[in-house]
Amino acid sequence: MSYEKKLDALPSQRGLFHSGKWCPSADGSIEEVFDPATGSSLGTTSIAGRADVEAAVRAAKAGFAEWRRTSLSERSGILREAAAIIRANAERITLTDSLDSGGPYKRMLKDAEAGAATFEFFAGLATEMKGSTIPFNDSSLNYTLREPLGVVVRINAFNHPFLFAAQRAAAPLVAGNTLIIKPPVQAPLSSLLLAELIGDLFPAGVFSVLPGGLECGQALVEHKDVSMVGLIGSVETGKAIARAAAGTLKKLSLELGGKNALIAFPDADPDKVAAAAAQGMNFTWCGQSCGSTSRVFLHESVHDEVLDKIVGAVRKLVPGIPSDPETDMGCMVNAAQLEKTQHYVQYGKDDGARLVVGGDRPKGGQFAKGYFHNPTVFADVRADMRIAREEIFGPVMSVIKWRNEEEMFAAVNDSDLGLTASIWTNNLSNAHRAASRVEAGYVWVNGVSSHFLGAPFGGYKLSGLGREESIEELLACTQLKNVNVTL
Ligand SMILES: NC(=O)c1ccc[n+]([C@@H]2O[C@H](COP(=O)([O-])OP(=O)(O)OC[C@H]3O[C@@H](n4cnc5c(N)ncnc54)[C@H](O)[C@@H]3O)[C@@H](O)[C@H]2O)c1
Repeated sequence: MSYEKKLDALPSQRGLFHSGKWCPSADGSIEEVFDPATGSSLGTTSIAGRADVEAAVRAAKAGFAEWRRTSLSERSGILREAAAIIRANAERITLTDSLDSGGPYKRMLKDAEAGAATFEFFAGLATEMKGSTIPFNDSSLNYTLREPLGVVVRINAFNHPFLFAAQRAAAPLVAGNTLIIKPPVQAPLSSLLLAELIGDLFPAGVFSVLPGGLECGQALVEHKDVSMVGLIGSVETGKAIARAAAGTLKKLSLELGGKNALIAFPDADPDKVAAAAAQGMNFTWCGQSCGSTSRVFLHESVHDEVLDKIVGAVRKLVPGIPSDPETDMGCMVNAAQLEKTQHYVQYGKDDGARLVVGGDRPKGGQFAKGYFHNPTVFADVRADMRIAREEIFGPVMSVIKWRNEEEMFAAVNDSDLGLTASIWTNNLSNAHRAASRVEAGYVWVNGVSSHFLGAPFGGYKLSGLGREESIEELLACTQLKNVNVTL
């Protein structure tokens, strides 16, 4: 397919979607959007400011009165309809994300599927928003009800733009809340496409998408009529939002950064560990994934063999144009992410780590205008080096050799972050001991990367607050009311 033909996939609506219709921003602000692989313009979007936030929240508050009284089966039915529409448009959605975010088409097709599956999952789970009865005495009936919160805002990161927009929309909506999505500034187009595809299914004000930057995000977080904010973003943004939300004591859900460990025990299969390390680093989207296992702790008895195999696997990964259906590894979302990666490669060298593969940008005409970086692996990394401590959000893996289990766990847990961990062993007691010792919210034993719909996803420590993708996410979108009836 020609590049011009691919552009047909992009959303035709580029305004703000709120109050049940497409609107320009109140002050006429627009911003140009670029393909990070080619530098080509993908057109413009409106940028929401405070006045637009005000109008969107007013409409969402008005829409809440109707939506909360819409029957659960009707709300679930609309979510199922949305899922079918997403599935039917999966190729268009994926092409849009691959042009806008730099994630490769082939590997991002599953984001559209996961978005649709989540709509269906929460549509089915809706009747689990149950209350309970509390025994007291014969002359009273005491029970609890779960009620929606009101206006919920979701602020999203750039690495899986469509996935986050769709996945995190389902629970608040089925629970009876109205929803405003703020897409990432770097890649807003697939969220607009979502509004184009499913916006009309909902009564006015129930589902809104406001592309915008800091002003829009801050105005949403500070607004007194917004009851809950869910963020997928960095720790610094999470802290800023928590501070700003304190003024109105909003409920928060924060899915933040990770500096996650993969741990290989001496008995682990070297081939499987190497393949998992390459996969878990998420080189596909240039390491731009919160769950990436960017610290690989290899026991000294398997270290050299696994490292060789990791290098072999990584050498096969060649960056390519993200919207090309054959590409396995895309490019970074913008110049800032590329520069950040380059700085960390330099820190790794300066701190004495051994660069074993990558560390540079791919050569060739097709890479000249894009933010491409080769997959990179450092060995002989010490746990105190910057590349082992800080989230790079780039394609840089740190391999650390260990021999003493206590020291290894101390190093794994010596981090302010605690999102995921991946443990490789065939010994049952190693597996359970390690799963219990790691300070992380989402642990794989002999696995990596996968998410399991229904399993609570979220982090320990500064990696976040709350759990998503599960009943916990649904219940977090409700508030509990106790009713005591004197008989
Ligand atoms: N835990 C998870 O599930 C998860 C998933 C993906 C990404 N992330 C994290 O996201 C980060 C990368 O994404 P990013 O660079 O887009 O993050 P970011 O924190 O810079 O931005 C995230 C979103 O917050 C908005 N924002 C920024 N400052 C704000 C403020 N003060 N008030 C309101 N909104 C504000 C941005 O416009 C954007 O939409 C990484 O740290 C990554 O680990 C976490």
